[in-house]
Amino acid sequence: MGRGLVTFLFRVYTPKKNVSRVKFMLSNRHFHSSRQFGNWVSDKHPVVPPSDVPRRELSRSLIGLAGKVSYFGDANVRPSSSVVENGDDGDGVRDSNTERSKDDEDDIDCFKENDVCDSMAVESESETDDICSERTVSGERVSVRDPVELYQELRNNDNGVKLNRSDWETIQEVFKYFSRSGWAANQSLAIYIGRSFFPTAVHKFLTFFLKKCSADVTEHLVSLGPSNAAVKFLFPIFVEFCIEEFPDEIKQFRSMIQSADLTAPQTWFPFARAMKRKIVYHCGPTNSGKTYNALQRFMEAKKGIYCSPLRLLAMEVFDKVNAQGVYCSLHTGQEKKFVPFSNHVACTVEMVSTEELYDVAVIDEIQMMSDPYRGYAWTRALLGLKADEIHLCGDPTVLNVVRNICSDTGDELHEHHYGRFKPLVVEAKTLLGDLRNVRSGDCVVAFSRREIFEVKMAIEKHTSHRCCVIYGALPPETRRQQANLFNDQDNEFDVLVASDAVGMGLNLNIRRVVFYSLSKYNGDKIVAVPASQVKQIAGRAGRRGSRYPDGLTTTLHLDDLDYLIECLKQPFEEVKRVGLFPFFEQVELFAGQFPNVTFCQLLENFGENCRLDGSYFLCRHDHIKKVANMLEKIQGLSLEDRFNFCFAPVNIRDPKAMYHLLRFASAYSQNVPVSIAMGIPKGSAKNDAELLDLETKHQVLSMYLWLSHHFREETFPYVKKVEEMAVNVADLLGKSLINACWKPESRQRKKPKPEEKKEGYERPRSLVKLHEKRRDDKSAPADNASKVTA
Ligand SMILES: Nc1ncnc2c1ncn2[C@@H]1O[C@H](COP(=O)(O)OP(=O)(O)OP(=O)(O)O)[C@@H](O)[C@H]1O
Ligand SMILES: [Mg+2]
Repeated sequence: MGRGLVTFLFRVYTPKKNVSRVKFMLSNRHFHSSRQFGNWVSDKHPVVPPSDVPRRELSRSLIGLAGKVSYFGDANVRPSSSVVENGDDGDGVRDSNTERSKDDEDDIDCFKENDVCDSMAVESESETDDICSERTVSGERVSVRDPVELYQELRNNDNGVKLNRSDWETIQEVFKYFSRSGWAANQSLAIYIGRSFFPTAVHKFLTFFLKKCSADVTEHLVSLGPSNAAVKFLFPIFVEFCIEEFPDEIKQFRSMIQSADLTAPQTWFPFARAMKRKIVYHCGPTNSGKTYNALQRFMEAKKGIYCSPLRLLAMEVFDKVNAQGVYCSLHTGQEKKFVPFSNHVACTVEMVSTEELYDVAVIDEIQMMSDPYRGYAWTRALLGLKADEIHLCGDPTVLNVVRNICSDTGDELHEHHYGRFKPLVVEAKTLLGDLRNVRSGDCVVAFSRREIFEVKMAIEKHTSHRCCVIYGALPPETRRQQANLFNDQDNEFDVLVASDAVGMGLNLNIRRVVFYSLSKYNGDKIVAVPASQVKQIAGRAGRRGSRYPDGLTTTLHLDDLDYLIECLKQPFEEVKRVGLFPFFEQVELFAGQFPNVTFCQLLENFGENCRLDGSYFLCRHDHIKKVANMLEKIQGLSLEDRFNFCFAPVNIRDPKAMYHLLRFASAYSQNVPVSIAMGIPKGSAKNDAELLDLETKHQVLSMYLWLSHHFREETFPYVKKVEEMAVNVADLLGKSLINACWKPESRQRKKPKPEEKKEGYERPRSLVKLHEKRRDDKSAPADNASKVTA
């Protein structure tokens, strides 16, 4: 049993102070009736808006009827992932609240005046009827009755009423509406009726209902029609029906839900919870000294860890700290550099150890907690680091989430707020659409590899400037070499053309950031670059201590300037949720419920069934599923092997890289030494195809190194050789980029589209303008700046 599993079991089975009572109830829960479930839902379950509870409690205590439960909330919410919304029910909540309060008031009025009547309802229903009959029609009477009783009556009724055609159709519609209610599906999870079983359960409930229905219940339902009110009325009866009819399904689903429980993630790290940690949030915009100040504490500490969003930044800190006489090791997925006698380590955030004890930890770019893919790594670091003092550096977007997390963990939070050293100035003139207006110290930002090379070519063709390039597919060593070339004043490379890969933390001598465009492909479609990213990138201009302490920013085209200004003016948008992803042990526990499904299917099922607290989302894992799918045909890989292979750094859109990963996994599964089986060219690239080939080769070598650190080392015996090859390829890439003056190719080598044949740097028409026009037309939601599609 691994240490992680011990931690996990501790979490699941120990109802510690912060292991929410909900979880404890869930893991020990056997509902015997909707009354019990109702009590549980109303008292403990966070799906119900908390604001409703006092009122419900009030009505219950007034009537002294434990089973009278109103199932509040938005009955019309579609099933979202399995996020427990903490009362935020999304669309339509206002309508349902309005409706709810009216119902509520009706209920309470009736109960207040008929306290005696209702408390006697169980024994003497006819008396109750007499008292109420003058003021209520039969439908209303039905609506306030105890669902347990109603259900028992239905069950015992062997002569269901015959429905006329119109009523029959209405009842069908009501049940159809019920089966589509996200609210009912969500609430059903709490009695372990799973999403996939929910429609079947509703269908069986309908069959039962048609056989057994009584006149007053039918009349009431028909009067309500297909509506949220009907869903609320039916739901507790449905609960009663399910508990009686589907004990096996409930039992099975209960085990599955329990094993996919990602609620209260702070309890996954009991050792960190046992510590009294001091969290210092260095909060501010770019270039405000956040990392600098956190690093001061890091270097003063006896033992410290710095967690970086990028390998390149980890390397930068590693160099800086060692240069100042503090021995510091480096630990990234691909590289472990141990410096003798060092007590400090700079690592990438995914590699952080939650086992070691530290005096000071720094988690840089903490706002990345909300990153849809990688956010879980920051969340894990914050929740799990065993350090007396943890310094978080980032913008204010996750400040509130961090406050909530600290109140969950019991850590002490200190906030340090910073302002930019020098304000960022927008140049209103722009480059007037002409790259000949580029100046020394400019960084032109484009969002695709193709555009980057087009811009470089155009600038070098039409001006006397030479360009360095930085983009995501380049190895960190090459990016660093290009950054140094640009920072160094004694050469002709005075312009940088880069993608958003320069956006984080790097210290570059940039005078002005020029946006070539403000839209980018997000892997799915073209979208406007989100304001937060625009700010982050623009903030690269003018760094304290650099040649250009005053920062300027502008756009190539006048068209885009308004959007740039709008982005810079926008306040930081508060993030409500941060990423989470299960440990292997959690996936393994869940896998016990599905012995015969593929790993990819398993991940899918996990995503569909896992439960999360309102402050967390499950990180996107499409890329992981893609790798899982590819590896499916390989026999002999354990579940853990599959899980780990899926996290290997591979560009899933590069067939060559995917092929090599398949080959590595295949050799590993047969327990034979994994060879690299790849030659490297002798000289630098002479065209874009050769450059692309070098990029892929480096990625494959880098993947080999990553695997060698995550699997049995003896199966990857060529680490030394691969390291040398990686250095050579990075070197070749650097040399190739210096001479690069060719038209870029697509990695997939698709046929060029007609507009791609155009010469020079012409760009598509402004997507941002398009977006603004749409927004002005009020056809797009106001907050959709980052979601506009081409
Ligand atoms: N007190 C200081 N004394 C000297 N140099 C400083 C000081 N504070 C910051 N700097 C320098 O200013 C530059 C920007 O600082 P730093 O990298 O800490 O900013 P940041 O707020 O972390 O920015 P980003 O959000 O871009 O990461 C760095 O080169 C840093 O060395
Ligand atoms: Mg920083």
